[in-house]
Amino acid sequence: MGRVSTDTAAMAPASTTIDWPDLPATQQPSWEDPAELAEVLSVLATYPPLVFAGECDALRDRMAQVAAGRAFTLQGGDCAETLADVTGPNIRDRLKTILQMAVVLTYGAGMPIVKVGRMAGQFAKPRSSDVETRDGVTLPSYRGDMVNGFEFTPEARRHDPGRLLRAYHASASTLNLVRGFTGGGLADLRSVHSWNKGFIQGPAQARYEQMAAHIDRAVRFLEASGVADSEEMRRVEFYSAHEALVLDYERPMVRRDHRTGQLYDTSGHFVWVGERTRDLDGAHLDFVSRVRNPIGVKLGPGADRDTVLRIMDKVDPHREPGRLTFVTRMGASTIRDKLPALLTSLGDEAGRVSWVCDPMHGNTFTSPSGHKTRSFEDVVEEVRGFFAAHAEAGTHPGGIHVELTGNDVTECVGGVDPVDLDDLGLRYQTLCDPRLNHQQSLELAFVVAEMLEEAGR
Ligand SMILES: O=C[C@H](O)[C@H](O)COP(=O)(O)O
Ligand SMILES: C=C(OP(=O)(O)O)C(=O)O
Ligand SMILES: [Mn+2]
Repeated sequence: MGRVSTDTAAMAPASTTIDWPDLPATQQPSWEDPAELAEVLSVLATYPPLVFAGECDALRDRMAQVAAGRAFTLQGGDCAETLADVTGPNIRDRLKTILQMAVVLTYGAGMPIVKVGRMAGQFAKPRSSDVETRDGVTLPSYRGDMVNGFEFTPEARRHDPGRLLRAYHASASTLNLVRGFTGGGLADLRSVHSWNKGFIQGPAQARYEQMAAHIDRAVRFLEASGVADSEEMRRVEFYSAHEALVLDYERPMVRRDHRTGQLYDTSGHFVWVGERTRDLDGAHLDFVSRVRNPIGVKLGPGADRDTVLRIMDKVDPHREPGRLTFVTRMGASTIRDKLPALLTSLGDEAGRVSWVCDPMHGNTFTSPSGHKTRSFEDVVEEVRGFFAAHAEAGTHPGGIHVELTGNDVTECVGGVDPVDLDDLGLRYQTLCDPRLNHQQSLELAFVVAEMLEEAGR
């Protein structure tokens, strides 16, 4: 996790003293029992913060480097974390995948990679429909393990406030292990590099051999010079992020930093507002505008100059370096048309925020077998369009935000060791959107590293 020099005394619970304005909030659970909810909210407000304000400040500084074009961010993890998947091997493998990608990207970018997991809080989902119908039976849609269960029964699909507490504990366990791994040697550059060799010895050999050989030489140089033995090479800064969606979870997690009196959403380091909940007069943008964390806002193809400027004025009125990140998710076939025009229309204002590419959410389709999927080639094409748009507008392509897992799932099609449409049913495990599997994630890192190298020339 982010290392900070300030002391880490607990932050005073502040949620009970905040008068949240009564604004429209979309995509919220319909809890049945107000008394049960009130009890849960008061318990949540007494729990320890999951992150420390000083860490959020450190991440804001890192994101300021991203905005300035001096760092690149990698944000990745599940579409929807699940309580059942909070296990040691799952957390380790997801973290390993992100660290592996980061080493490759560091080489391509020639600059620091700010590593952020969609982890330890990504337990709630906005949905297109409130209900799901199967064989003539209609039940509430699955909204993430923080709200209800995936099983298609009335009991499981009930919105259960007790799940807010379970999501908190699952997030705490996840963060605890991540902190152990990132501080305790798992992230050692030499180990991460040797895992990547496994990938290159596979089907990716021909395409990425040259870059892998260059990375190998760079690591051997560090080893020979003794730098690889330093503490710095054994530890890694890693931050948590999730969509600030369910306000009954986020609000009680807000704490006042005892050092400064400022409010932080202590459920994660970086929180973002999704494409479906970023209404200018809604509760979500209002919520994030009141906390000091670095904030993300998703932008789909419909986002125009006026909307973007109004979001900036609301969330980042002082244009504070590192405060605001726009995560664009336009779609591979749309980005080259929409993003350059948007960036250009913003003029100098475009340079005051970070721009990150989510190449997943604009590229979803349903396979003939009925699986929600994405094609690896579309994902790559959107990132290419993202780099081209920033080159055209003279702004910085600041990072990528991807749905991925460390496991060998078959959810997205394509890649150098391709998952075919017919394979999707083999290991389709996501409860919401399709994720890149381990191999596809590493391949994406190599392709993006090539783009970064080219952009830096
Ligand atoms: O992750 C993003 C959204 O929650 C997800 O794409 C919505 O999926 P749906 O259209 O199946 O509801
Ligand atoms: C809901 C998500 O995305 P978006 O808000 O961009 O649709 C997500 O990131 O899982
Ligand atoms: Mn998703």
